[in-house]
Amino acid sequence: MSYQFITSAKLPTRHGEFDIHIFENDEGQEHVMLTVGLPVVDQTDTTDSLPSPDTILNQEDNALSERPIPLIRIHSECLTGDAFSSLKCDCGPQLNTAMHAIQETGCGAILYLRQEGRGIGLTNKIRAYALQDQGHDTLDANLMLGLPADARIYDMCGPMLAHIGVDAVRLITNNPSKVAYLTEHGIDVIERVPLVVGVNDMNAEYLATKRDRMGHLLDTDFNTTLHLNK
Ligand SMILES: Nc1nc2c(ncn2[C@@H]2O[C@H](COP(=O)(O)OP(=O)(O)OP(=O)(O)O)[C@@H](O)[C@H]2O)c(=O)[nH]1
Ligand SMILES: [Zn+2]
Repeated sequence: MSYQFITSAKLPTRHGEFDIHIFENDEGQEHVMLTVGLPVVDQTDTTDSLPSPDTILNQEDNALSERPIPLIRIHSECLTGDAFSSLKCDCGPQLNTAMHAIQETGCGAILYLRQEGRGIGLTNKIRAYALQDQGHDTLDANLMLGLPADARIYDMCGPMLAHIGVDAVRLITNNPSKVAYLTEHGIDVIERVPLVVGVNDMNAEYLATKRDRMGHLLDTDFNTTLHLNK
């Protein structure tokens, strides 16, 4: 699958101002990147007049030598958590906390990947929620529907990070497979920044399943490990 930068603009938010960049894959699926302090260096895929290769190289050199290692969050779409403040998961607080932390550092990005429900889509996620209402956990619910536990791909991250000249990151995640993917694809993960926020009575079991059955790096007692808590 190939990915193309489409357009960008300023996006003021309650956390501060970001630049919002839209990318599309061959099938027209959109992915979104919010950036702070990371000017675009890869302009080869815009429709505007192209800078010379020397200009691009100089921009990359300057950008890389002057800035800190960016704080990056690869966030998978969760309509229920991100937009509707669902208490069933930790996605909304994770997104808000990451946006806030990136604004505080002044150099970073959110890669907002349109892979709802760990890639199974909204309808199937709600089908899985119906099974969870009957007592099944987040993993078994997917499997009972004949769907993978996690159907996400991350091949859009390389082109999105290349667009802002990023090849080394401090990655905000509890999921070691994201670290492994980036590392295997030439992005240096200098640090994994844990993000345990938004723990509540409704999602504690869900978080425990992610820890115990899906390999997420969550401490035993979430309540005492509210890293980056806001
Ligand atoms: N299928 C399914 N997807 C869910 C469920 N709860 C949240 N999601 C989706 O899970 C994705 C987020 O993945 P998580 O497993 O919470 O976390 P992660 O992105 O792997 O890891 P972190 O970087 O630590 O947040 C989003 O796309 C959510 O829509 C659920 O019960 N079932
Ligand atoms: Zn969620």
